[in-house]
Amino acid sequence: MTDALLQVRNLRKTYGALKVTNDVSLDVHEGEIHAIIGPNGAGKTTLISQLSGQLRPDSGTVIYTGQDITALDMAARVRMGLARSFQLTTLLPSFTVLENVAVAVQAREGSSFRFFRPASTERALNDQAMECLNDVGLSGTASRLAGALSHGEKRQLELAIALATRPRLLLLDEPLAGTGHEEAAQLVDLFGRLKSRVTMMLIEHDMNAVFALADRVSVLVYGEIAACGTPDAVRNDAKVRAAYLGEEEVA
Ligand SMILES: Nc1ncnc2c1ncn2[C@@H]1O[C@H](COP(=O)(O)OP(=O)(O)OP(=O)(O)O)[C@@H](O)[C@H]1O
Repeated sequence: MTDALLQVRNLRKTYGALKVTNDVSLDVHEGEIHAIIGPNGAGKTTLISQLSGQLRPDSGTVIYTGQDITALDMAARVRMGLARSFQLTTLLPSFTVLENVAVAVQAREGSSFRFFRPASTERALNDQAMECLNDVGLSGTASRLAGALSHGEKRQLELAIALATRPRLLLLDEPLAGTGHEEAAQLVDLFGRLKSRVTMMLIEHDMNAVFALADRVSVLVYGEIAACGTPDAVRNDAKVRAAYLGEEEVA
């Protein structure tokens, strides 16, 4: 078997006496959707932050495409195709939907945002931004202000912004949070479609979505991986039932 796209080895992070990440090792294989589930406070967000480069682990290694990236910051990881989809706060509400994505395309290309650009550059940026909007089903809203989008559309826009960095591995922290039933179903559909192009690791509390989407699931309990396997294996794992899911939820 070839090496995993992401290999996390013996990652540890403590806050005082609290072991938030306690000797975590896991693999994310190219092409899979790998879900991280666990009770509130289990350390899921802290783990993702260490993978994205926002937070330094106390010890352990993160290997991505065979390279040790543990010491690299977030910008360097994004350049390597390891990106995290940010939450609503990073959207520019008074910019159009297209401009929000164009800023991300421009950042990827290494120049900072400017209001005045040559028309050809502007066109190229907008074309690429439009492609990302197409990918998430938002091309019809390109000229609307980002602040005027519905909650579900904002989550789609976040995803388009993340796609603008051309990720190979996308880290998603509760991408369905705050969405209604219909919006959640649309996003699940969208992740399913994007799967052939980008590997995804996602934290998600919506168990229906997790079991519908994930190829593999890692269960984090008190900072430790309690189980890792296919959704069915995890669903039937006695430790997981006891520690987290509850008999009735997984029945
Ligand atoms: N900067 C910090 N300083 C101290 N404690 C922290 C810090 N960040 C997180 N924690 C603690 O670490 C634990 C894990 O937090 P984290 O947000 O990673 O959990 P989570 O599994 O993502 O939770 P949730 O599902 O509620 O979002 C919590 O007890 C939290 O209070």
